[in-house]
Amino acid sequence: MIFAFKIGFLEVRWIDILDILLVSVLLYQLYKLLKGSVAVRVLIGFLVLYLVYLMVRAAQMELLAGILGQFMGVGVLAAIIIFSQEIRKFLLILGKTTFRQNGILQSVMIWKRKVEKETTNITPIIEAIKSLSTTNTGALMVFSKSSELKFYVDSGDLIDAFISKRLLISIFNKYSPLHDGAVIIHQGKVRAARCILPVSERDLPAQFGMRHRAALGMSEATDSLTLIVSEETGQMSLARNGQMDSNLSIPEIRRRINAYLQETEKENKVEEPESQEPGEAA
Ligand SMILES: Nc1ncnc2c1ncn2[C@@H]1O[C@H](COP(=O)(O)OP(=O)(O)OP(=O)(O)O)[C@@H](O)[C@H]1O
Repeated sequence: MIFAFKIGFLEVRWIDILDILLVSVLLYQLYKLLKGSVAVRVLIGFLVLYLVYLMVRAAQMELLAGILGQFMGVGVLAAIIIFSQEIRKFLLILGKTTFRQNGILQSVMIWKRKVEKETTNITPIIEAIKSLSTTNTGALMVFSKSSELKFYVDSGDLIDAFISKRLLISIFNKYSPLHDGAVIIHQGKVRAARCILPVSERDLPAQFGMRHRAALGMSEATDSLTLIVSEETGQMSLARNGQMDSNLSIPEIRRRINAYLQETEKENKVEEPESQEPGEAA
């Protein structure tokens, strides 16, 4: 057997290095797919538990290793059930990926060149919101600063166009075939329209219908900011971290979208006291 190097009593083979690299790539791709959804927290939970199990087994703690071992056995089955949708998408993506389409070599390399990030110009968004609000046109826009929300983008129609007032107004025009559902905005582009968002199960005041429920659900499930323009009243609301602030003015909407897109940990803490529960906002 050809050893690469030795650390104390540990003999590391080339095949071990390849093994670790492949697992890292697999985990990274899985993380990229789940990033922005609650499933990533479940995945991290599983990984932590698995690490503990490995350490307990290495330390030969028979009883705990036995219990955790049983749990891991069932855990794999549970993970398949919990992640059934994600696993399906992951396999679909793997199946669809070809050298020509996605540059598989590029995507599997950890040192892959970072794609230059587009910044979001919010002026056309604000102009569009103003117009949608004054004409009582219902709208749902999800802003995501960290994740492309692939899972939700895939539920709608891919657009991938630079933001413009005309584009947003056309999408939400009630005669447009794209007006139902949400638009997802990421890195200066409208990624998709007609996206289906997760719906919040919470008790909400009667005036909040499905659009508001979907915005709140999205804010519970992901680290995104969702804007709602009410079709009934033209009022504008923002949902973030499971909280909704209603009846906001245009300058306030501009400030909050800007703050979200440029957010740092510190700004996050300053924002918190301003949030209201949906009930309080009514
Ligand atoms: N899960 C969902 N994901 C994305 N969009 C949704 C979802 N559920 C409903 N919607 C959107 O919400 C619209 C229905 O809104 P509804 O009238 O029930 O909402 P509302 O909260 O009362 O808002 P409004 O004040 O605009 O009436 C649908 O036509 C659709 O565009």
